[in-house]
Amino acid sequence: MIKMEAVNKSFGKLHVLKDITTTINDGEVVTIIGPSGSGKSTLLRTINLLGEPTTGAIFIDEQNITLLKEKQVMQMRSEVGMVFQHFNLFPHKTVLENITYAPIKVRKIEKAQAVKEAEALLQQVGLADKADVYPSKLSGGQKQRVAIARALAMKPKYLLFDEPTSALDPEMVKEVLEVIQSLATTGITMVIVTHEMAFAERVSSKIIFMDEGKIIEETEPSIFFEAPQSERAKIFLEKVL
Ligand SMILES: Nc1ncnc2c1ncn2[C@@H]1O[C@H](COP(=O)(O)OP(=O)(O)OP(=O)(O)O)[C@@H](O)[C@H]1O
Repeated sequence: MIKMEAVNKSFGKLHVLKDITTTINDGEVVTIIGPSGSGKSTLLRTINLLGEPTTGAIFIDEQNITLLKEKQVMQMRSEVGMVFQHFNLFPHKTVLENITYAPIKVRKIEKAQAVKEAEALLQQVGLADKADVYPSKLSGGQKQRVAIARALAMKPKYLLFDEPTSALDPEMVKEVLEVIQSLATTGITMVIVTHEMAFAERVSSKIIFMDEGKIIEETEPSIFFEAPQSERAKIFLEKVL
């Protein structure tokens, strides 16, 4: 379970997250949506302390992670995987090496085992034939599927997605969303920042709608998309749907 309690985040004078309190239960797929600049990515990045909150507490499985020492933060991050907008693959490693690197280094498993697991993950994301290729030879959609396989290779309990399709050409969005959607049925807890509304409606157990640094609505997708409660959500949906 991920729990945020009265989380605030400022960048200098800019107050970006305002008193965020929410709980994400195990097995949930939560999508964070809202206007550009409303604080969605900032919120997501506080969950694994890539951005530290200015005030407030974040609990992962009852542990207040804002109190962790650096080494413990590393351990926590191996349980909270992240997929970034711009893939962040190692350019000088092959696809297979990108996926096996952290399991060997951090999970400390044998190379042969890491390779076996990586091959299974590549199969799962539809890239079994790309193991020995370098990232520069892949399309954006393929790169993002490798990034998802790499995150899964750490066997995280939680997986965070920061606008995973925003950097892709339109024709590659679908293949990545399909992979994420197939993960949603595996029971892994996921938090996804996205501008893909149809996907959010399809895949989420809960929608968090943000505006100006606050959570305005937090509800199941059928209610949010069909009968939003707040004026701000209504205006937002009129613009994007
Ligand atoms: N590292 C930073 N330093 C200073 N300001 C930042 C930083 N990161 C984000 N911000 C500011 O915080 C606000 C919220 O940004 P954030 O990226 O969280 O919004 P978002 O809702 O994810 O937007 P988008 O949908 O456009 O990605 C913006 O005004 C942004 O400029």
